Amino acid sequence: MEIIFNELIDSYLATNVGTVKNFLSQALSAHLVNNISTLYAGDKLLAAGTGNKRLVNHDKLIRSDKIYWLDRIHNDVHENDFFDLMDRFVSHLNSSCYAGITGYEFHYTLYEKGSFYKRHIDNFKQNGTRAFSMIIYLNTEVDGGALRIYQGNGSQDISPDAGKSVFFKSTELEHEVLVTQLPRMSITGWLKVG
Ligand SMILES: O=C(O)CCC(=O)C(=O)O
Ligand SMILES: [Fe+2]
Repeated sequence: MEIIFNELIDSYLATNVGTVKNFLSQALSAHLVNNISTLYAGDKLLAAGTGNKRLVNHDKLIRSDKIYWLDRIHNDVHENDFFDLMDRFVSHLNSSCYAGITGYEFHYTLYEKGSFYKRHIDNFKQNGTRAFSMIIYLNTEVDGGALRIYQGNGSQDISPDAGKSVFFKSTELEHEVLVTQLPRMSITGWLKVG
């Protein structure tokens, strides 16, 4: 696993946008898809907000994804496998890069067909503790729904394929999710400082 962690960190250091395939095994990815499907069927997924938690704004013109926060308290074996993996990644990041990460938060995300998230930044420097954004994709079939990341005068599109992880600084890079033509599933989260 450390080889995959290093691949993600090295590509982040080289280009400001880390990506790696196979961050999640196919098996874990499939279990997490199953969890999202169960949550969706049980009407547990909530419209995502924008802004900070005090001022949640359900603006469908900005984003139309649905979310559910992961928590060890759920005692779900696959969710806990995911957290175990993230614990290993965070301790690797802290020991190899002195990143000083002290916590994290992750939610399941479902973009139904036709959904998107307009160009935004995840955290403004003045407030908030989100240091790094991390998205792990779960779709075995993809149609649209690329993550477009803006840097300098250009942009790059990342296809949200199962098992792939993307990692970038939350305070620096503007990005958007293009309209997806198929349900698009992922785990989205932030590594936090302070
Ligand atoms: O799912 C993605 O590719 C990006 C999601 C995102 O930008 C966010 O939730 O802040
Ligand atoms: Fe974002």
